Amino acid sequence: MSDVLWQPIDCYSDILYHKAAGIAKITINRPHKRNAFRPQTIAEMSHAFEDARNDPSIGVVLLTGAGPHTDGKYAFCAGGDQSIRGEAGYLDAQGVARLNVLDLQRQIRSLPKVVIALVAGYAIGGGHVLHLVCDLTIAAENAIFGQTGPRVGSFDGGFGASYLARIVGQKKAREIWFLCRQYTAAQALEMGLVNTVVPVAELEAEGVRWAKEILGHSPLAIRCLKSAFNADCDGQAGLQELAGNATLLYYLSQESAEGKQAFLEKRPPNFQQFPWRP
Ligand SMILES: CC(C)(COP(=O)(O)OP(=O)(O)OC[C@H]1O[C@@H](n2cnc3c(N)ncnc32)[C@H](O)[C@@H]1OP(=O)(O)O)[C@@H](O)C(=O)NCCC(=O)NCCSC(=O)c1cc(O)c2ccccc2c1O
Repeated sequence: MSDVLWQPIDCYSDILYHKAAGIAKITINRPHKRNAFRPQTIAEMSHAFEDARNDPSIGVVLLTGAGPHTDGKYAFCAGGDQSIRGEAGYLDAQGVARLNVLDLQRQIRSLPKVVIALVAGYAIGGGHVLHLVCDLTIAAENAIFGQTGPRVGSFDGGFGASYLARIVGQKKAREIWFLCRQYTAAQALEMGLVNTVVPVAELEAEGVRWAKEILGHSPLAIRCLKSAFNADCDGQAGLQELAGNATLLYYLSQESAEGKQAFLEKRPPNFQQFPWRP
């Protein structure tokens, strides 16, 4: 447990959402299903991430799973809820088949704030991809990682495959997907899949420590770094994100403001006052 005083935010059915001291915490709350997600779970997570994005006091989001369950087992997330899998995806309350976790993956990657996965127990299937797309992963000693797709009739060929290969290398990524084995926290650390491993009782406190350290640094620098890391993998969408941050910084300058002001005052802009820097 950590020493921060979490304030509950909103009322959700499948997640818990808290904030404290510049940190938001999103907890998948379906421990009876090893925190497997349904479309409703993803919609609620997306809503909470959007709130965290829009809250200027929040700089870091912790993503975790509720637990342990009554059988004593922990889970970060066991992927898509197979009991409501229909012909073309996971069925929502209206019976519409969805793969909306793909939208959530992009939302986490393009969030201009740091997302840290806190993994205790299983991070499996689509749950494994969720921790993968977070900026950092802190694992508990009992964490178990793996993909199951080819065993249960699914696969994630997007970030789940290509970004995994960027992180652990092509050979290891192919092993993970083709063999569907499970890996311990120590093995995950060895292959660079997680940043650190701590005792399960220390997981949240360690996440808060990392978050506080990040919060002591420059928000704009972290924002630009995140989009620069993304740009390396995300093609034109990644470049758009990175360039968007350049535009944001430019808008903050007097030079940019002069252009806007001149237009509003119906006069020619005076850009001569600004240097052509070396
Ligand atoms: C995670 C496990 C290895 C845990 O094993 P353990 O023995 O500890 O626990 P149980 O198996 O007994 O589970 C306890 C309880 O939870 C239920 N449960 C667990 N996982 C799920 C699940 N994913 N869906 C539904 N229910 C689940 C289980 O049935 C038990 O309930 P009881 O009522 O019987 O008590 C092990 O549980 C396991 O292997 N789980 C399945 C993991 C899995 O295959 N996940 C799905 C992979 S596919 C996926 O996630 C996916 C989702 C997407 O939305 C995609 C979108 C686009 C592309 C790809 C996608 C994708 O691949």
